[in-house]
Amino acid sequence: MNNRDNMQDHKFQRKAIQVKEAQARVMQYAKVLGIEEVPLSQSCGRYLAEPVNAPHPFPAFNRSGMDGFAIIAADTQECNAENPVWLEVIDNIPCGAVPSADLTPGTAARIMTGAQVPEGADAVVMIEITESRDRDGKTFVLLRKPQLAGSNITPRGFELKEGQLVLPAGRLIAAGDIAVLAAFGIHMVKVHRRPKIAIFATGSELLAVDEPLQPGKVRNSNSPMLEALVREAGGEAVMLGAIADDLELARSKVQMALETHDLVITTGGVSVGDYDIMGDLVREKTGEMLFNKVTMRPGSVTTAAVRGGKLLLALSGNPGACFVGFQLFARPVISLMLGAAQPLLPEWTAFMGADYTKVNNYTRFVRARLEIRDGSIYAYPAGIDESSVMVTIKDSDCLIIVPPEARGLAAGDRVKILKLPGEIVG
Ligand SMILES: Nc1nc2c(c(=O)[nH]1)N[C@H]1C(S)=C(S)[C@@H](COP(=O)(O)OP(=O)(O)OC[C@H]3O[C@@H](n4cnc5c(N)ncnc54)[C@H](O)[C@@H]3O)O[C@H]1N2
Ligand code: MOO
Repeated sequence: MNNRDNMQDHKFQRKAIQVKEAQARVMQYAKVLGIEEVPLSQSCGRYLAEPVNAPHPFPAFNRSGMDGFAIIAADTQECNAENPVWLEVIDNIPCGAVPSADLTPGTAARIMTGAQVPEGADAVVMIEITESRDRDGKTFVLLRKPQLAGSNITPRGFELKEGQLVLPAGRLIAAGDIAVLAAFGIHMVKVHRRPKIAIFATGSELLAVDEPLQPGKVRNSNSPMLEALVREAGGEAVMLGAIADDLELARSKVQMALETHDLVITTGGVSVGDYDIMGDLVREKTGEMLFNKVTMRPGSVTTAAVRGGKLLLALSGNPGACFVGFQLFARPVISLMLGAAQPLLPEWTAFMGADYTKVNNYTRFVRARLEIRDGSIYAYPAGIDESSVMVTIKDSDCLIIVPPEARGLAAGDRVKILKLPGEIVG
């Protein structure tokens, strides 16, 4: 058997591994990237690199929840509609001011919502249930109902005690987290660097998006899709275009891309065809092939290799398989590089919205639309979900996991789904 036959032989005898195993193999090489500081306004959507502990109690002072009067509740215990209690108003505390005096029995302070409650006060009464009187050059507030201690005061440290953990490392920063960071004066936020991800497509049939259609050719739709997916996952996409089915060219392109990027994602050329160069490339002994067949559909030919410690993910050229391959393998790798605590797509339970009759020896990841009815989630499989189909990717909120042993699913059956990022398409 000559060398070429030997290579061909290997090409056809691929050892398929389970999705979980394939994920574990790639994730092992996904090391969290270094830390950088970004301005608070640019930290949304990044992953926190260090935990945030409250540097001070929040709120930092006993805070009035109403416009009204700070009082001592015990002063009001004997009052009623006929016998109001008269409290002398000794201070006026707008928001942002510091009280000028402590309250002593028989006194009150006019106070605004959000202002610091004076020492000695243990309740705030809202202005609407009070009456004011001036007598002997002094101002009094009259109350006709006993007040409960603690009412309308948010005590210092009510939300957070000093030193308490508020945001763990690995948290995806969203609007609420920004509020916490801002409230604690953290204007520069420590996050993990975004991975730089090189993307290129292989295929002599590929046209650039701006090229006119030509016989036998297709426009390269996978590269822009991958660019969007990388960005959605939090990575920095570096577009390296498309190359023809030329092994030499692919080899040098991969080499160059791996040197200057954190991850390389390719699409196309991973099957067993005469021009499936990526498949041939990863079988060369210049690196370690992690797998070149996975027991899944679409995307059974998804291939991964490591060179110089860096990952090459060679996704299928079939658009549906490229999409699913990205979600199952590239996404968790990017998430881990970003420092995410939960790298995998969330797994939910849903009811089948319609029958799904296709069976397979491999686990299927069926594109589906989600609908929420009466508080339950229903998954509607896409009408056409073949690996080669592009058009239903856009209608997918999730991937229904159809295990190989499921011999067809009926509407109403409970299934596991992988929720895709983003809003429910509806
Ligand atoms: N004899 C066999 N043939 C095939 C097998 C097999 O096991 N034995 N596997 C099939 C499966 S499953 C898949 S999936 C595909 C995978 O093929 P490749 O990943 O090598 O992809 P290509 O052959 O390069 O292209 C497939 C298809 O997708 C179109 N394509 C490719 N790149 C792009 C792009 N960037 N944008 C849009 N469309 C793209 C391409 O034109 C082809 O139509 O192989 C089966 N065959
Ligand atoms: O690998 Mo193919 O995507 O299984 O259909």
